[in-house]
Amino acid sequence: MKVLKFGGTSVGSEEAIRQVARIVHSSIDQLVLVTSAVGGVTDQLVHIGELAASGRKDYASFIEGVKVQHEQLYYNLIENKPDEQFYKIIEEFEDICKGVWLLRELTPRSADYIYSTGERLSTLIISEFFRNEGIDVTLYDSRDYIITDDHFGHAHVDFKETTKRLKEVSKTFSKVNLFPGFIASTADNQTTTLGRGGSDYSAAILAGVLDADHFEVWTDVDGLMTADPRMVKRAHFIEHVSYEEALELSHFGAKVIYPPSIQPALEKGISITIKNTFNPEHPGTLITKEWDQDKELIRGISSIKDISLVTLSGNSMVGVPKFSYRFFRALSEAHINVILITQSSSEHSITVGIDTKDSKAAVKALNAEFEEQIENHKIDPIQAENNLSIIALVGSNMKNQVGVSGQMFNVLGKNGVSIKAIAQGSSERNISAVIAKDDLNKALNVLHESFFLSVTKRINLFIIGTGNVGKAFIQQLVQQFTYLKKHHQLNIKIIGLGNSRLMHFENDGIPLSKWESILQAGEKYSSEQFLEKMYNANLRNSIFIDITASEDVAGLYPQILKKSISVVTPNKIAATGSYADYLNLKGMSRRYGSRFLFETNVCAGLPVLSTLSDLVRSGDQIHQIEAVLSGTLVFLFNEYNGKTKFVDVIKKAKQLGYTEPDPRLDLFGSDVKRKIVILIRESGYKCDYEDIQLNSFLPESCLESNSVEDFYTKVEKEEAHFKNLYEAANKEGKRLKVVAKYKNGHGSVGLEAVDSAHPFYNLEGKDNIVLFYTNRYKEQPMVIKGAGAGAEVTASGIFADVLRLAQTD
Ligand SMILES: NC(=O)c1ccc[n+]([C@@H]2O[C@H](COP(=O)([O-])OP(=O)(O)OC[C@H]3O[C@@H](n4cnc5c(N)ncnc54)[C@H](O)[C@@H]3O)[C@@H](O)[C@H]2O)c1
Ligand SMILES: N[C@@H](CCO)C(=O)O
Repeated sequence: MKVLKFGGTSVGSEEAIRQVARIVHSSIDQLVLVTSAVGGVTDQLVHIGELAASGRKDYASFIEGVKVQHEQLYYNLIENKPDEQFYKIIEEFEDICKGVWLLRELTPRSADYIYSTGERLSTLIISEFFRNEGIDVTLYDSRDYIITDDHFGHAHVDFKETTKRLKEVSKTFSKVNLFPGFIASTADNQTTTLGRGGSDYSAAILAGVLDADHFEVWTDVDGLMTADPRMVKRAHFIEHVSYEEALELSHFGAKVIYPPSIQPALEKGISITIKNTFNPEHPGTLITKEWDQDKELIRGISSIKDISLVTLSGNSMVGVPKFSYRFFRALSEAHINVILITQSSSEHSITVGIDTKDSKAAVKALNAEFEEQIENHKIDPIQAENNLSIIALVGSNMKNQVGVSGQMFNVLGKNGVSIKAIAQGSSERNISAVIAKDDLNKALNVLHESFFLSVTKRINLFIIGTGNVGKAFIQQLVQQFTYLKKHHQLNIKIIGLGNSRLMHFENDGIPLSKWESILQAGEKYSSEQFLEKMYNANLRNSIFIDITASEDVAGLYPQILKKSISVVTPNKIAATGSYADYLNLKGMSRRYGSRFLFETNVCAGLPVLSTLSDLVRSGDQIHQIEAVLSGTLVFLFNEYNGKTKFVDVIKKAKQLGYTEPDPRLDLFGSDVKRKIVILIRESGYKCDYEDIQLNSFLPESCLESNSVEDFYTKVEKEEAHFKNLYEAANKEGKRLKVVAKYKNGHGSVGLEAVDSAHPFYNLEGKDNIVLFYTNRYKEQPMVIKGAGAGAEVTASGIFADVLRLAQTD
């Protein structure tokens, strides 16, 4: 035999009740059915009771409303006027309300009688409709079988008497046996109700007492989910949970079942399925005694949106047991439900999490309880901290599993979610954290992605700079988008995009194929607005990418890193600012969980900085660096042969996207200086830009210019100088290279003519090369060589940094 419970929405309309009939029809088992009142009716009954008690005459018109609603339902389903029994229930309802109105008093006893009307009417209509549909149904009045004490409003069941009566009546059960949920009666026939979750409870009593084979809770969702689907788009249904897991999940927000109400079924070990009345083909969630030991660590992530923390603290509490007793007694006497408790082992404070709607009452009750101690400064005045939420990982497999809480707090920390309080029961089935309400959405999503491996991880990019390199980066993202989603479960979205003129934001991601036209129609760019919009979006796994050469944009990094948003950039300005600022940026990223990655600052996409970092972190020591670090300059001296003009080769390098936005930085040697500074710093040595000795190959006249055009004119005038440089080297069979060095603690940059035996001689195109001499690479240096400039390779280096961030938790 199966027990099926249908809630208010499942019997909330004519179509819903027809659907219930179809479900019942299709079952081959003997059924015990428990149904609630028609959706929304119990609330109306409560309202009518209150109106009558306050002496308002119009309570009668609300009774009429309830009557007409049910008459209509009856007529629609049964195509007839309701029978005598129907009107008898209505008459009793009217009589009792009139009594309340006359006395201006609603006793718990009369309230229960009034509230019982909803289930009595719904079951009457359903049973008559079922009969019409050819279903062999018997309607029972639960009040004759479920016997309780006289705690009206929340009556306690007399299981001995209830078992006796139900066992007896079950001997004569038909195929379908319908009981109204929620209602019961005392041994002397006073109507009572079973409190919150009452219909679930009635059904669970029937399932438990009658040893049902299975218990189904029919509702309007497909089952329990891994997280609240309104906040976590990727939340999915849970096929199977243990009782304990279901209780933990339900307690925290997943309001599919009310835990205490299914206790009688749990005690008998009866399996329960949550099913959707409106999608009966869906298998739903099966809840059993056992849990899946070989499945994920986490079964679900639940949350409560509105929480307040109330803390009792003060020096005089330490070692004095009575404080906690008084604290909890005061809360209990004020009828405040405590959701979470933490106490530091210093005993200096006790903190509880409560529903925000209770916070004022809690503060009042506690300040009254501890008035004397507060006045004597032994206890701090009690205040509530509002605008908080609870987030909880739930899963029986977490028990004895090392690293779960580590992973939880690591992911939250990296996303800038500050944790106000933590609680974990010794069952290790639930780890709860209290966080700011504004962070709830981000925290839920980031934990969901971290703990459910099958779930795609979303990465949110905020990019400034859509020039040469920026465009190439977005293009590569477009190309790789599907591959990354399919093979690496990464869903990379651009949320904010800007350049020196315009910007545009879309929290669900800017459509990549149309980004140029969308940005073109965007709003005016301002760095303040850009940051504000990025912070307000408060999205998980946010990465800021600066693809400009702007000092202003580089100046934004400290505040961005402080918000736990990582920064990726090919812009060399921040990493070559003062040494103190550089250290500050690196330290900040350690402190706030965000990272500052600038691999493309040196040799574009070549893995120079990551390799250097691996060497240093693994204990190697860098003694000497020799490198050719400018793609532009390699290209210039490779291309220039004394026939074409030097200035034309510079223009070609710019056109090919090798130069800095301002090519003078390449020609002056400033760009190479910056790169060697970064290499020295990343090797672990203090170095400033001014410390590097620069021997420029430009004639004096080219060092001062008003604009790039002015510079070109001056270079053109000095053509003979460049020709001489070239011919002098060429005559000796040598090639010109601008070499950066770090040797004996000293950095330098200068033009050298290298012969064919030199490792730099054969650098082609825009190649760069770096030689690291280290403790481990003594005789033969470690060599990294390859294209060191160009939009494509730089963009791919930025991409690699983004993936580095995306693939670490
Ligand atoms: N080209 C390469 O081979 C290469 C290699 C490594 C690193 N880089 C670095 O990449 C960065 C970008 O180079 P590019 O060639 O794409 O430059 P670009 O001039 O083509 O584009 C720069 C972009 O930044 C925007 N921008 C400039 N100043 C801004 C400001 N103050 N606020 C907002 N937006 C601003 C511009 O509107 C433009 O969209 C530079 O820092 C460069 O040093 C380039
Ligand atoms: N302008 C730079 C780009 C890489 O930083 C170069 O030519 O090397």
